[in-house]
This record gives sequence, C-alpha cells and structure tokens, in this order.
Amino acid sequence: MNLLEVRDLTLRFGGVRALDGVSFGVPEGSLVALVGPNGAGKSSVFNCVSGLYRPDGGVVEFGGENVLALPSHALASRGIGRTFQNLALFPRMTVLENVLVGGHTSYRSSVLSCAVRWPGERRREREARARALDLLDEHKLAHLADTPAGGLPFGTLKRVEIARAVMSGSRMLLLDEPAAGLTHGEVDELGGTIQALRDAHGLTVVLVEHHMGLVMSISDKVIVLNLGKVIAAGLPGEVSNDPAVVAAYLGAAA
Ligand SMILES: Nc1ncnc2c1ncn2[C@@H]1O[C@H](COP(=O)(O)OP(=O)(O)OP(=O)(O)O)[C@@H](O)[C@H]1O
Repeated sequence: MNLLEVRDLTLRFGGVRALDGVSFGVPEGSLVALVGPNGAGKSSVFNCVSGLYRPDGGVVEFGGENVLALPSHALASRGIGRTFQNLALFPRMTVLENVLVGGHTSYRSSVLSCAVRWPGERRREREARARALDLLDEHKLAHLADTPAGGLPFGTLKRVEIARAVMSGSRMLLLDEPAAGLTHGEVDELGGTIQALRDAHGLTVVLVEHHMGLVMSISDKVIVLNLGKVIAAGLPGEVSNDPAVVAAYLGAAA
C-alpha cells in the first residue's frame, strides 16, 4: 500500500511549468529516490509535498488523507518530516537542543504547563531528552550532545538534521540532497544510516539526490523527472538503462 500518493501535480512559476502532471506512489516502508537533471522539478515536488508550495493542481495524499490544504506545521504532526539542502539548524543551540526541537511537533504543551513545569510536563521533558540522547547515540553524535551546532563539520550537521527529523516522530522522511557536500567516506556511511533508519524506525524515506552511486545502491524504487514530468519509474537497474533517462541526462550535459 502507498503511504504517499501524488497525482497529476502541476506547478507554474509565470511561464515556467515546474511540474506538469507529476504522478507517483511511495509504498509504506520503502526507500524511493527522486532524480533528474537540474531544473527537472525535484525540489518543487518536495516543496509541494511538505506544504511550502501550493500547487496549481493535483492531489497529494498521505496515509489516505488529502494533505494539500493543510499548513506545513500540520503536515509535520501528521508524520511528514524533511531535511533541507542547506541545513536548517540553530547554530547557537547545542546538538542535543537542536534534536530536541524536533520533538516539539510530536507533543503539545500549554504555555501554562510549561511555565509552571507540572510533573507531567517534567516527565515529558525527561522522556524527550532520553529519546534525543538515544538518537544521538544511534547517529554516533553522543559525544557532541553539549557542543553548539555552529562550526561543526557539514557532514556532522547533516547527521544532526536527520536525527532531528526522526525525533519529530515522522512516518515519512523527505531528504533533500543528503549527500551534497559530503566526502566519499561520508556518503558511504550515509547510505548505511538511511537504510538503518528505515529498518530501525520503520520509516518511509524519499530522497532527492544527484549522487547516483548512493541512489542506485540503496533505493527500492527510482523516479526520474525531466522538465516537470515523470519520464521513468522502477527498480534502479531498470531506470538507469531506460533510453529516455539516458537521453535526458545527455541532453542536460550538452
Ligand atoms: N521559486 C521559483 N521561482 C521561479 N522559478 C522557479 C522557482 N523554483 C523553481 N523554479 C523553476 O522551476 C523549475 C523546476 O525547478 P526545481 O528547483 O524544482 O528543479 P530541481 O530538479 O530541484 O533542480 P536542481 O537539481 O537544480 O535543484 C526550474 O525551471 C526552476 O527554474
């Protein structure tokens, strides 16, 4: 069964058709990559699914619910989490605090209960902290828990961002170019981390990625976009030999 269903998505910027009838499904528990040459429409899909852009037409269903009308914060509480290409962390906060921020979408506290710090509130804080520390451990970040995020290496910050998205209780993670800016060794490690996330937390993962080595080695399904349309979808081996895909990439390189 598909956790995410995108049907006939269209998005225009003036005369540019960023998305021109994009449809695809993401089965629950799968790892799906969205690829394509520059300007193909990958980020536009992510921005529509995560509520940052309002498409001109089409449907986005998550867990059977049409989520297009919901604001982004409501999408987060439904279980859609994402990371950003250029990171969206708080540099002055510690690594642990950055991950704890993710937890605030999964439970609600009233201003009064926070101010008074009732026992229930203190218990929730303790539980959130314990979970955040477990996640830091899982992502080999425990030794940095009390270090401010600002100034840490880019590859480390990417892991912090992923840990924060998991902390938010997401059922589906949208990873926007997670391999960009990483060294070879870090990309290999990232592949293992993404697969482990899916296996350990039962997450569904959708990634936009230019690093084909990573895409081909970890994806269950690859969706190829070009000029706002899906031109191929299938197993990694199938799409990489598809003549339309080869032509789109050769055209982009010309
Ligand atoms: N905010 C915007 N304003 C105007 N045009 C936009 C905007 N965002 C995207 N576009 C255009 O929409 C098209 C699709 O862009 P999009 O960023 O979704 O592609 P992409 O596949 O993510 O590209 P890249 O791999 O370079 O990040 C492009 O022609 C782009 O120039």
